[in-house]
Amino acid sequence: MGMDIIYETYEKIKSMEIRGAGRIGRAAAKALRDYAKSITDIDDNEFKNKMIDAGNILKSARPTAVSLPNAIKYVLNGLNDKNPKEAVIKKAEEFIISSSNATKKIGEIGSNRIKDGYRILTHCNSEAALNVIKTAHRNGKHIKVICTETRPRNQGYLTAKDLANEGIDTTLIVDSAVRYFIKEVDLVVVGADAITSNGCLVNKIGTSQIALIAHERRVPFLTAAETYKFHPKTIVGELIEIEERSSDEIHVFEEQYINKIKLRNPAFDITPAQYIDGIITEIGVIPPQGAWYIIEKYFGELFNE
Ligand SMILES: O=P(O)(O)OC[C@H]1O[C@H](OP(=O)(O)O)[C@H](O)[C@@H]1O
Repeated sequence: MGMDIIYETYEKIKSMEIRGAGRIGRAAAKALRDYAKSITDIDDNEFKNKMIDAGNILKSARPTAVSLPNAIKYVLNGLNDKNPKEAVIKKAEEFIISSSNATKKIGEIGSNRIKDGYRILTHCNSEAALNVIKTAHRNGKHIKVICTETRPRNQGYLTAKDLANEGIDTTLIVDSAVRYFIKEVDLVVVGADAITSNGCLVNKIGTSQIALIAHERRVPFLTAAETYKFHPKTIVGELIEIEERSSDEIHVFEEQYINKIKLRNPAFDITPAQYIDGIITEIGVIPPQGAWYIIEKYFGELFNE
C-alpha cells in the first residue's frame, strides 16, 4: 500500500470521484490514517516528514474547500505527540467521527427552521444542507424541494435522486430558472465549501446569484456549514483561491471554434455576508458576523504560527 493510498485519494478528489467539502476532508483523514498504519520500521523524524509530504500532496488536490486543509491539519497535529504514529491514527479517527456527527447535528438544528408546508430551494449537492431537509421530512413536516441542475457537473441530479428516494416532493430546474421560481420558495438552504472571517460564503458557482434573488424577494437564505468549513487563514487576510476547472467540462463546440471561443469554468463563487440570514453549524445557528468568533475559538492556535 504505502504512498499508493495517498496518490489514489489525491486522484479521486481531483477528478471529483470523491466530492463534497465534508467528504473530501474525511477521505483525506482516512488516507492519512491508512498511510500512517502502513509505515513501519522508521524513526519518528522520518515518519513525521513522510506524513507532512503526504498531507501536502492531498492538500493540493483541490484548492477551495477549506475542509481539506483543516482535516489534514487536525490529523497532522498528532505529529507533535510523543507517540506520533498512534496519535495521527487516533486524530484521523476522531476527525472522521466528529465530521459525520457534525453533519447529523446540523440536520437536527437546521430542521427547526423548516415549518410544515415549506417549499425549499437548494443548489448543488451538499450533505449538510440535505441533512437539514431530510431531517425535517423525517420529523413529519410536509415539504417540497426545488433543486437546481448545477451546471456544468450537474450535482443537482444527485440531490434530486437522493430527495426522491426519501419520498420528498422534488422538482429539478435549470440554474437560470431560480428567479422564475423564487415566488414558490419559503427558504433557501445550501452547503458551504468555506466561510471567511467576515462571514462570506464560498460555495458552488451560482450560489451568489441565488442569494441575491432570495434577498430581493426577502426569502431567508441559510448555509449549512460544519465548524471545519470556517477558513482560519482569512482572519490574517489570506484570500481563498477559487478553483477554475477544465473547460472540457463545458466544451460544446465543434473543432473549428476551439481557438475562437474562450471558455471559463470557475467552480465556486462568493456570497457576501449581507445576503446570508444564518449559518447552521453543529454548535448552533450563527449570524455571518459570528464567523470571526468560530475561527478564533476553533483555530485560535493558528495565530501563533
Ligand atoms: O460538505 P457538503 O455539505 O457535502 O458539501 C459542500 C459543498 O461541496 C460541494 O462542492 P463540490 O461538488 O465538491 O465541488 C458543493 O459546493 C457543496 O455545496
